[in-house]
Amino acid sequence: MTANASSAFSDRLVSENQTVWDAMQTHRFVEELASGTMPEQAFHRYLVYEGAFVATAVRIFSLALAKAPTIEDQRWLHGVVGALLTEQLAYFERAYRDLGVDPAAFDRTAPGFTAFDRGMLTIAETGGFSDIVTAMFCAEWMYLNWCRAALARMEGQGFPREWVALHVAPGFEAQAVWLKSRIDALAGEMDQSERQRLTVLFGKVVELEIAFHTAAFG
Ligand SMILES: Cc1ncc(C[n+]2csc(CCO)c2C)c(N)n1
Repeated sequence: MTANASSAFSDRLVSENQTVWDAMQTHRFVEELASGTMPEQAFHRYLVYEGAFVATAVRIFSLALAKAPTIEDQRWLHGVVGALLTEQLAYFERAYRDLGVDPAAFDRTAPGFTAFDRGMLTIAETGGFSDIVTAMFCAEWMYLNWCRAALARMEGQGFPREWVALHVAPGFEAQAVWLKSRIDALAGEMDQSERQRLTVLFGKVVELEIAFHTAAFG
């Protein structure tokens, strides 16, 4: 990366979608989680939607693996898919048990959840490798940023703080950074119309994220 980080394509994806990006960073979900005022039912519903999305993320990253241009990409993505299928899915099983959450008790047909879940999968099914990297860079970079800010405000212990801390841990950060550097490298080979198309896609993903986090409140 050059000394002027703002010239990176990944940074421009954010800055060209700044209004909607900021709306997500200051979403009611983020505010209530950071301030400890979120109703328990909303947090539990969110965890059920999140667990469902991890299963979808297995398919998304598997499609990225299938469409990746290099073996090195595939080796990295194989690790991502492996971690999702083992640690990540197990994490939700444990969380539901410890918190007494019955996933079957929550409606997984809520439009905000399905729009995000189906929308992200459709991008992976119909788009190319760059589309998937852009969409998942958006999802993960967005989490790294709001979780960093929220963690600084959260006191004491408890599951919500643990959840937020998980998303700033080195493993998650490394994954967000990999997606960031990968989209920057890919952008070097793109023409202006392709960059513009992905900038619009990035904005659409932020909108889907906003709908997902709004859906947690029922
Ligand atoms: C709604 C929603 N949006 C983005 C993320 C962030 N994210 C998406 S995939 C992934 C890594 C999985 O290994 C992370 C951190 C999320 N969790 N939930």
